[in-house]
Amino acid sequence: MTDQLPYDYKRFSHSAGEIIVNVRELSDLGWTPATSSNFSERIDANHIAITVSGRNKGRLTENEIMVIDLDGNPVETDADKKSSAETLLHTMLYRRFDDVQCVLHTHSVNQTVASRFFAAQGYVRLEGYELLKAFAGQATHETMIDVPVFPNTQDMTSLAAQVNAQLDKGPMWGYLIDGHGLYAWGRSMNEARRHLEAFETLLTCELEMRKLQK
Ligand SMILES: CSCCC(=O)C(=O)COP(=O)(O)O
Ligand SMILES: [Zn+2]
Repeated sequence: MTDQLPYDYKRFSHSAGEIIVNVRELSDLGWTPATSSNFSERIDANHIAITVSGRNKGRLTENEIMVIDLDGNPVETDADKKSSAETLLHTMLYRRFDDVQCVLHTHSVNQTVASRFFAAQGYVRLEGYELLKAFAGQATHETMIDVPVFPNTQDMTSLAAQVNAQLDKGPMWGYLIDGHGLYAWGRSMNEARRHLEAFETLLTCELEMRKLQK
C-alpha cells in the first residue's frame, strides 16, 4: 500500500516521530495549552507532515499527523482529518523558502502576553542579548532583531500575505500574532526548536525588564 503513495512513507514516519517527541517536550513546558499550537516538518520538495486540527498536541500519535502538499491540500482523503486551521501560515514558508524544514507554533503565556503588550508598537525589539546568537546568521550579541507582531485574524490568507510582505523587507525566523502566540521556523527541527526557545526566553526577558522599570 505505502509504495503507491506520492511521498516516501518512511520519511513521513521519521518526521512524524520527530514532531511527536518535540511537541511532547514543548507541551510539558506548558507552551501548548488546550488544543492550541500546530507543527509541521517538510518530508520532500512537495509534501509536508502537519498536525491534524483540534487535537491535544501533547499527546499526538502518528495518526494525528497528516501529509499535505504545498498548496495545503491533503494527500490522502480521510474525512475525519483536517489539517491545522493555520495550515496556510506553514505552507507559505515552505513555498517561499526551499530550505525551510520545520515550522513550530506555540501559545505560551509569555508569548501571548508579549504579543498583547507590544501589539500597539507592532514589534518587539530584542537587543544586546548573548542569546541573539541562537538565531541563524547572528554572530554577535551586538545586534538587534525586531520581532513583528501581526494583528490576530481568522483570515489566514490575509495573515499569510502580511507575513510574506514582512519577509520581503528582510530575513526573520519568527513572529508574534496579537493575543495568539508565536511562529518560529528553521532549516531543521533542531534549528526551529533553538529559534523557538530563544524567542521564548528573550520575550520573557523583555517582559521582566518592563516589570523592573515600573
Ligand atoms: C484552541 S486554540 C485555537 C486555534 C489555534 O490557535 C491553534 O494554534 C490550533 O489550531 P489547530 O487547527 O492547528 O488545532
Ligand atoms: Zn494558534
